[in-house]
Amino acid sequence: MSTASPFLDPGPLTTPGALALVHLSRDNVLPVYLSNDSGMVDGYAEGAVINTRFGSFPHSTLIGQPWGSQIRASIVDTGSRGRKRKLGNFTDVDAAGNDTEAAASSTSNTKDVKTAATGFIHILPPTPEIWTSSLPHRTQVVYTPDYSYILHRIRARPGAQLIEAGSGSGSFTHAATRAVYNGYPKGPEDRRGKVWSFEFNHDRFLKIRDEVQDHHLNGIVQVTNRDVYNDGFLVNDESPEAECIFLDVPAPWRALPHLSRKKPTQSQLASGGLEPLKETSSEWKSPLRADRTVHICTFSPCIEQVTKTVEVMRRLGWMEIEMVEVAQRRVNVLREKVGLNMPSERGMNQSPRNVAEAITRLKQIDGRFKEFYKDKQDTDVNMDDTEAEKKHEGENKDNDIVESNADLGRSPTVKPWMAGRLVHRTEAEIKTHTSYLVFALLPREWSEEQEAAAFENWPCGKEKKVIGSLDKETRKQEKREMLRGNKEKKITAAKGSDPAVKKSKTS
Ligand SMILES: C[S@@+](CC[C@H](N)C(=O)[O-])C[C@H]1O[C@@H](n2cnc3c(N)ncnc32)[C@H](O)[C@@H]1O
Repeated sequence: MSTASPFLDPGPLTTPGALALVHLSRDNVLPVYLSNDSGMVDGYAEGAVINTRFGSFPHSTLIGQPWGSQIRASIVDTGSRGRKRKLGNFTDVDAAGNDTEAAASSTSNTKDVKTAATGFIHILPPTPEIWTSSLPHRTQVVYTPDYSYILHRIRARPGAQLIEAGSGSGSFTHAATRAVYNGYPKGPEDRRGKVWSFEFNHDRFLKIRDEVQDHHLNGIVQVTNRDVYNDGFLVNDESPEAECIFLDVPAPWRALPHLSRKKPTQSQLASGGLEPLKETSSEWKSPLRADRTVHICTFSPCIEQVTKTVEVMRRLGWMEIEMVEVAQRRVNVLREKVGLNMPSERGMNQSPRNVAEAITRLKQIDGRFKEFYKDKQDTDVNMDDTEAEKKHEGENKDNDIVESNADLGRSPTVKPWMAGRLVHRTEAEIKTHTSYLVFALLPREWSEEQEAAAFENWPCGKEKKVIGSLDKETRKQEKREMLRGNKEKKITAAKGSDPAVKKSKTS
């Protein structure tokens, strides 16, 4: 793999062919593959163009920019394009059959486009978080607050093998890929962190497979078209040896029998109301890693599904089963500015802050009114009308700047973004429930031999009595040594070799 995925390493600048996320507003992000086609594209002489409510943006103005840059709109002739469309004549073809307009535009430098005053956008590198809010929805998706918590709880980390069912729109897939990534595998034997994703719906499978290809995630994500309820999680008879599992399918409990250490017995399945497993020609294999604890999360929109999942989990030996609901709230932090001279923007309150401000303002207006007529009488005798108007306009502007600063309650040196009271507000409409998350773990596999070896090392029931950190025998030994030491000291003192003893004797 020559190019790293833009989701893992976007590089410092936007490049031709790169996936970029065009940020129009907080909830409006547009995924775009940057094209440096120099000829006419879709009727535009400027090449590929993005049209937004903030203006037109030729791709040429978006390429070679540091990620996160603010890009201003350009003047693009959208009118003539419209006319050509109506005439059903996109390209002008000369007698020799050449595309004359395309040829003309390809000789012109597309970077020469002029800036328009219509607005700007920001060009952002792809991340799983922004991808989630911009991706083409094919299903309900798992959102960032949920998947960040899920990935943390199932211990998804660099090098881990993670099973995901179903892939859906690929929202969770992208986040999981970043979590397990520890490099691209250099060969079939090079085992790196990987997402083993399973999707039942064939169209969605094809879309997510193409997305993995386009986003250079081959080797880190393996998508399989599979009904996991019936066919389990082995891929070409190979076990993913997974230690992290995420199930986002309508009946997660139907997939659980395949996620065991040993083939579940008929009675285990029957007691959970499950059908017998499909018979296969090959031997049953576990898709789980034998020498690690496996962490699982299932994602269910209703409590009935949760109950059923928990019941089957218990029967199949899953432990520490817990249900969590992520109730996310977005908190907006802003500076609330109150004052008469506030512009009419969000977070501005155009009313007097107090009675004193209202009276001061009225006095100022009254004073200015009187001054204006006094000045007019004194000076306007020697001026024509236009000169007098200009003079007063200038004076009023100066006064307004001083007043505006005074009204903001700041010195003229206070930065505008620092003025006002810092407040936080939760959004009026809060979408709290997405799904219930069930977490559980399956302890590592433990054989009879391992049990015997452990018993040999730490014999259970034959241990010596331990007080504090020392066993009885050691404590006795220590006491014997202390008594022997004391005895020796006394003997030496009696022989008179200890000066301290001598002194006490004489005194
Ligand atoms: C809610 S969507 C998953 C959304 C995905 N987690 C995301 O973040 O974009 C559920 C998906 O599970 C798939 N599915 C349903 N039953 C399945 C099964 N038995 N095996 C595999 N996939 C299944 C559906 O086709 C659907 O695409």
